[in-house]
Amino acid sequence: MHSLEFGSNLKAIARAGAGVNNIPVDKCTEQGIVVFNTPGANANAVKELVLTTLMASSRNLFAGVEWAKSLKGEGDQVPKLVEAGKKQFVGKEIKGKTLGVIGLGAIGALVANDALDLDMDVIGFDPFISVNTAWNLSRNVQRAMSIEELFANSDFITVHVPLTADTKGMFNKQTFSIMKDGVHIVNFSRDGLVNEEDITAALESGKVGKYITDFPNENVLKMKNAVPIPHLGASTQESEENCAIMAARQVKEFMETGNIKNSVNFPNAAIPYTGKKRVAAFHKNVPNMVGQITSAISDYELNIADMVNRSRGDYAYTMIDIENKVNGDVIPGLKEKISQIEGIVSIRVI
Ligand SMILES: NC(=O)c1ccc[n+]([C@@H]2O[C@H](COP(=O)([O-])OP(=O)(O)OC[C@H]3O[C@@H](n4cnc5c(N)ncnc54)[C@H](O)[C@@H]3O)[C@@H](O)[C@H]2O)c1
Ligand SMILES: O=C(O)CC[C@@H](O)C(=O)O
Repeated sequence: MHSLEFGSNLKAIARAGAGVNNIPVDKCTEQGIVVFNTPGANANAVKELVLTTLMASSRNLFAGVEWAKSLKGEGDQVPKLVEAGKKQFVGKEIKGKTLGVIGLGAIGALVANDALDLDMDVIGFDPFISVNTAWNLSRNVQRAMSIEELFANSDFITVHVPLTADTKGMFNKQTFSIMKDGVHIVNFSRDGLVNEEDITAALESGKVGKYITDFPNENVLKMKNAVPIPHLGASTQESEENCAIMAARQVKEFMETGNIKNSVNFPNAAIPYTGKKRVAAFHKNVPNMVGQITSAISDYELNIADMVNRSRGDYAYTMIDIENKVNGDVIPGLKEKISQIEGIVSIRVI
């Protein structure tokens, strides 16, 4: 959506998924457009494919299947050729190996917990872990004190962080040099986390044994020992349905009541909706905004029944329920008055 111009009536965008790097979030914030995602709704789907591909590639399954298919036409010789040729695909078991999980959010925590059940040792790194996820994480997941510690000790590394300015290119020449020889890297997060030129060289030299990625492009397809998956991480019926329902519910709730849940740019804020008129204002997070909005409301001799004010970084969101029955005629004037307050980005009266 980065190349789109947004109309002035656009109120919200919902991403039926986790990553929002395809949405110009900062531009939306400046224009008062709420961006939602659906945290966790596709996490199980991704977890299942991470573990599937981790095991399958450790056993050279993808290459083995391709090779087996190439024997088509060999007639009675196929079983013999299979027995003679299978040694080229001898793999490694994951049991007893160390899996490093970078990012212990919705997906990373599920992967970490289930990898323990597959008898792997699991080491995790997430300096911003949420309390909710921490509660869900098995205490047997070892905590790496630095990402370097995780890199140095993992036989397999799987990454589950958003693509941001901080995480872009986190897999590069320098970080590969810390890793064990032959490490397998699993990337179901975003292509930009990995420096392509550096991983091409690391695969070529054998420093990285396998690169499993959900984000193939022309370069990836040319890389030695890359396993390109066609962005299938979240592609299950269950996940698509979960995401769609969650996205639709969040937008509906916001449009009908102003309440916000799971926004990536607005603060979460909710008060029970009683059907009373509600002023919902998105504004700069500066002093006296609430005072000016309430003063505008009292200029219309309207009484306040309930209110909430939440901030997030440079912006804040205020919802105010009005006690009196509000005559529809006053709404345009009230909206105009509030929108003239310096620092107001968007205003609705619902
Ligand atoms: N391949 C797919 O189809 C697919 C599907 C869903 C999500 N994703 C990608 O996976 C990412 C993770 O999804 P999720 O649902 O687990 O998100 P999430 O928000 O639940 O978890 C992300 C975690 O990364 C952590 N984190 C952020 N920066 C970090 C850093 N520098 N080092 C370590 N940890 C860091 C956060 O604290 C958080 O716990 C998404 O942002 C998206 O890009 C891909
Ligand atoms: O839309 C999809 O199929 C994938 C979504 C996924 O990449 C996400 O970030 O949630």
